[in-house]
Amino acid sequence: MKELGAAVYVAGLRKHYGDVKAVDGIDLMIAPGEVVALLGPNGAGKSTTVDMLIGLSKPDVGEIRVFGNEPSRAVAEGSIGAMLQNGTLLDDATVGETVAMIASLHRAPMTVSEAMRRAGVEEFADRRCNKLSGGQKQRVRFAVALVSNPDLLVLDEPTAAMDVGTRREFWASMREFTDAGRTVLFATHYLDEAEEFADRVVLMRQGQIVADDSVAKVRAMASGRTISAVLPDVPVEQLTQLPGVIDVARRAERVELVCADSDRTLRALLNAHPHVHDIEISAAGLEEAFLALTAKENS
Ligand SMILES: Nc1ncnc2c1ncn2[C@@H]1O[C@H](COP(=O)(O)OP(=O)(O)OP(=O)(O)O)[C@@H](O)[C@H]1O
Repeated sequence: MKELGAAVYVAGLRKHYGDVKAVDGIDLMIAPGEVVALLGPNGAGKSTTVDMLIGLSKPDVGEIRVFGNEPSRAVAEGSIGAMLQNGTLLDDATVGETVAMIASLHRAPMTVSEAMRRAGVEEFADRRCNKLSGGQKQRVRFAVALVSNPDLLVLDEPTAAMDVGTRREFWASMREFTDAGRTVLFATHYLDEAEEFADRVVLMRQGQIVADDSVAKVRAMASGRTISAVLPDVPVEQLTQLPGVIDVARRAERVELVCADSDRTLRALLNAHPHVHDIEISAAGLEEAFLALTAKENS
C-alpha cells in the first residue's frame, strides 16, 4: 500500500477541544527525503498536528502512520526526533549530561559529541540547562532531537527564540541532516523561512490545509488575485494554459482563476474568449492568512 512507503501518512485527522476545531480533517502524505514546512498563523492547528504526529496526543478521528507505524512505536524505535517549542529540559543536568541521557534511551544513537557538534552546543556542554538563554535552550533541544539519529525530524517553530546568527547556523546544520536524505517537517510562521529551506509548503488555517504546494506556487497564490467570471463552455484545462494563471476551478457556469499576474491573465482571457462576462477580480483568499504569515521578523 502507498502509505507504507511514506515517511508520514495522515488521513482524516481531527482533534477538537470543545468548540475549538484545532485540527479539522486533514490529509497529508510526506515522502522520505522531503523537507516540508507547515505554515500557518497563530492558532491554525500546527502544534496540535505536530503533537499527534509524535504521539503526544491522540486524534479524535483519523489515521497517522510514520514509516508505516503508529507514532508511539516510531518514537520508541527512534525513527522520529522531535523538537518542541517548550520541550522540558532538566534544570540541574548539564547540556552534555542531557544529550547523553537521551542517547542512552535509544538503540542506535548518533554519538553524543556528533549531536552536540551539529547542534552547536559544544561550547556550553558543561553548563546547566537552567543557566542557558532561550536560543541556547533551543539548540539543546535540537541536539536532543538529533541524537536518536532519526529518519524523520519534526520541529515546532524551531527558530522562535534564536537570533539571526544562530538561526543561520541552525539551518546550515539542518541542511547537513537533509542532505543525508532524511525527512523533515517543521512548523513556522515565516514564509521566508519556508522559502529558504523547504521543498514544499503545507499551509494551515483554522484547522484545515488550505494549500499544499511548492513554495513558489504558494507564494504566488498569496500575493496574487482571483478572477471570477461567467464562462460556461470552456474547459478548465484550456483556461489553465492562459498566461499568469496558477490554478482554475469551475463552479457551475462560473470559473475562478487564481492568478500570479491578473492583468496579463485578464487581457488574454478577453482576447481568447470575448463572450466572457460578469467579471470580478478579488484578492486571493489566502491573503488574509498571509498578512499574519508574512509579518516580518523583528530581527
Ligand atoms: N489543550 C488544548 N485545550 C484547548 N484548546 C486548545 C488546546 N491546544 C490547542 N488548543 C486550541 O486549538 C487551536 C489550535 O492551536 P495550535 O496550538 O495547534 O495552533 P498553532 O498553529 O500551533 O498556533 P501557534 O502558531 O500560535 O503555535 C487554538 O485555537 C488553540 O487555542
